[in-house]
Amino acid sequence: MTIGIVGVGNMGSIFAEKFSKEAERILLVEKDSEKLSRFDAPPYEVADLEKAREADLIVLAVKPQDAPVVLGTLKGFDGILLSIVAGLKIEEIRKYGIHKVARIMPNVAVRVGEGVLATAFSADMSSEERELVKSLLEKLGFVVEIEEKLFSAVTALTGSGPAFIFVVVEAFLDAALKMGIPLDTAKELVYRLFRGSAELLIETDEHPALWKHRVSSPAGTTIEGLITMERFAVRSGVIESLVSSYKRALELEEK
Ligand SMILES: NC(=O)C1=CN([C@@H]2O[C@H](COP(=O)(O)OP(=O)(O)OC[C@H]3O[C@@H](n4cnc5c(N)ncnc54)[C@H](O)[C@@H]3O)[C@@H](O)[C@H]2O)C=CC1
Ligand SMILES: O=C(O)[C@@H]1CCC=N1
Repeated sequence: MTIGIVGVGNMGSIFAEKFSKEAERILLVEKDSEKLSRFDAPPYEVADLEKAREADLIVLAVKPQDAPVVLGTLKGFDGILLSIVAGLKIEEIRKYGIHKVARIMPNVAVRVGEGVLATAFSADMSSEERELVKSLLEKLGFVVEIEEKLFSAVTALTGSGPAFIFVVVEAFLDAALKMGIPLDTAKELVYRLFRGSAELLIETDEHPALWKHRVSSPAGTTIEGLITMERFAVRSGVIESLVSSYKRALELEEK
């Protein structure tokens, strides 16, 4: 198989690395040549958009504003186009005569193989082609097929989600520093705190509210902190933040 990657930036470079064992050739199209310097041996080949047409599958990983120019040049491409571009609908891509489309919303955790990847397919994708795409994406993390109308929501929830989590993690580190815990120690503790809490929820599949109450002793320390979280509206702040991100994703789709 030959895979093309158009846009070898934050995300495209990760796809290029993770797909290295899945394809005989990986054709990289990137206008900033510095970003290609570490991909200097097979299966990687530097290519332009015309050469990228040789691929069986092209990953479109440019920013939304750059996508129309790329799609214009790839017009009529008859392989699979796997787009990770936020706000770019399947029907929009089909206007360029590209019919086999997999729309994906990944997140940056694909870097460590722990991404969340929502997928939707155009009607022209056969079940074999869908399975091929899913098996490739499984190298990057957890793959879930969803209705395309939910893409703006997952863009906010899991696509942008890591950025929101990083802000919360940063706040935990600031609090640790304020309480006298050195930064290196705080990082060791806090990163595992987030991972452990998430794994607990995944493994037990019990509601977070239940676990919250299990942690909280009567008249203890946890309930004091929880009441302060409510006083500062942490919960509605998080909800409002995600919903504003969702609204922006909807705006991108409507453009
Ligand atoms: N960064 C993230 O966490 C996520 C990003 N996305 C989507 O992934 C896409 C890429 O995002 P990033 O990797 O963060 O952006 P980026 O800016 O790091 O990478 C895009 C790359 O495309 C290149 N490029 C632009 N036009 C080109 C052209 N005509 N030919 C060749 N190369 C060209 C740029 O030079 C750049 O290196 C965006 O559409 C974004 O919505 C989706 C989910 C998560
Ligand atoms: O900020 C953005 O628009 C993209 C979409 C999801 C993550 N980054």
